Amino acid sequence: MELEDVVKMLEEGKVKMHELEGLLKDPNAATRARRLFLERRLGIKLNAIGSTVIDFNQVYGRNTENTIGAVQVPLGVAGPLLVKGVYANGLYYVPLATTEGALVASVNRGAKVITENGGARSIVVKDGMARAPLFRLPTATDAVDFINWINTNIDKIREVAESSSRHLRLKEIQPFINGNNAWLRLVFSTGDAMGMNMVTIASERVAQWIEGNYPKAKLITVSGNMCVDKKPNAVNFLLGRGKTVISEATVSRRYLMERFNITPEEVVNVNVRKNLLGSAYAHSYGFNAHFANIVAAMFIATGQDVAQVVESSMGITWAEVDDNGDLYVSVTLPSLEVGTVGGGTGLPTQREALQMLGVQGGGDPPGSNALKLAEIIAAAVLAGELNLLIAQHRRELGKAHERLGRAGRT
Ligand SMILES: CC(C)(COP(=O)([O-])OP(=O)([O-])OC[C@H]1O[C@@H](n2cnc3c(N)ncnc32)[C@H](O)[C@@H]1OP(=O)([O-])[O-])[C@@H](O)C(=O)NCCC(=O)NCCSC(=O)C[C@@](C)(O)CC(=O)[O-]
Ligand SMILES: NC(=O)C1=CN([C@@H]2O[C@H](COP(=O)(O)OP(=O)(O)OC[C@H]3O[C@@H](n4cnc5c(N)ncnc54)[C@H](OP(=O)(O)O)[C@@H]3O)[C@@H](O)[C@H]2O)C=CC1
Repeated sequence: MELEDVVKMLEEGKVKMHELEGLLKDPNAATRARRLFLERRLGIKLNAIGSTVIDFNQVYGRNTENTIGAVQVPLGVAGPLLVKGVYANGLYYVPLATTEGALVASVNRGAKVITENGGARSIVVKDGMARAPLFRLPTATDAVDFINWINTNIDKIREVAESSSRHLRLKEIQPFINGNNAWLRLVFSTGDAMGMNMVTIASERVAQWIEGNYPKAKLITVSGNMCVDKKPNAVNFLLGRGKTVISEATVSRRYLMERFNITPEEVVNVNVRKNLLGSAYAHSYGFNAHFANIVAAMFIATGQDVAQVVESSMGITWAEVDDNGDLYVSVTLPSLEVGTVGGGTGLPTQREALQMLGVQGGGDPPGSNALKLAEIIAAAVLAGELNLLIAQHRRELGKAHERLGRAGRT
């Protein structure tokens, strides 16, 4: 069938946009046909959207439906950034996809400061992706009995869950009760995958087994919002989700004075009053300056699920003067949800960005690439955070954005 004929069928309402792959047996042709249809319907050209290296055979049934092309985001690089982690060890060039002028420069300057002062020490302190099915019980007493029954059947539940994947392991079940509602926050390790598909599939199997063996419990939903996915929340902040990761560095007093004319005390002062007091006053989940900037830019670059920036960018920046009078600074990200296989990580530009960091695909042993990526992201967040504290004390923010980040000016 010719492209023109298909577009005509779309125009006449004889076929739906999402039926074109079935009709044409070619996702690239289906993408072109939908684009042509929209160009005519809207009276505009979509040449830029149509210009992409993506092969939609790789996308169809995996990443996106009703494809019409792709959106491109400029990619900058910061670094080299010295990371001394458990998995990441060496100098890294950090890919940042953003349209915010001055952001890459900011991380770049922070990377330089950290690297010239011995590097960022990163460590993942907890690792587990959570899904929390919600069950309705007749009464609160029944809900308590239900949790007790779950605890005595954990081995069987583990067996059911782990039968769904070679890489998934059930680590623990965190129960919550409210009235006659019971949540089972199932926490899994998911190898190098971020894990949301894996844990959802496993949780559905577990829920089905539970309903079959404990008739009083009725599943309301496989995702009862105590997971917590794509919403700002206290649960992930305290219990962790994905990777809980810390990155820290020491910057000498002498370096700060000579390079920036700023003391460690002045950096600490901005951090305490802005990131801690200001955030407490605002009741913010981000006791930091701009974790979201770096997390979002690296998520876009490396094919992560961008909606998870919501909880992945929660966290705290800590700074103090150490025993030698130098600056100690750290960032703690309790819920960094990242993977190097699955999701958007296999797309061509995202694969290359992961290759830049030496983490594309499955790690050896499985899980090690995702842990390494988490350590590098945390170190880049540290670079951005340290630099912005320095910049704000030095009153550079407006100036920098005037120079590097304004539209419509020549
Ligand atoms: C912009 C700078 C870095 C200039 O800082 P500077 O010290 O004037 O720059 P410089 O020309 O002297 O260069 C110093 C280093 O900065 C880097 N650098 C400098 N220029 C570039 C560039 N064009 N491209 C790449 N890297 C650059 C580079 O590392 C360079 O070292 P070198 O490599 O030359 O030895 C500084 O003023 C700065 O960091 N300002 C802060 C800007 C910033 O962080 N913006 C993004 C976050 S703002 C936001 O979105 C969130 C916010 C603020 O609302 C959150 C909140 O706090 O509420
Ligand atoms: N379903 C949902 O509710 C939600 C889904 N998502 C989406 O989920 C997707 C991510 O899901 P996710 O589960 O991470 O990935 P995928 O489902 O895309 O892929 C993971 C699969 O890769 C296989 N695999 C091969 N090598 C490895 C390895 N080294 N480590 C781990 N797994 C490996 C695993 O199969 P095996 O173990 O059998 O080898 C696993 O089933 C994203 O597209 C995201 O947008 C996001 C939020 C909610």
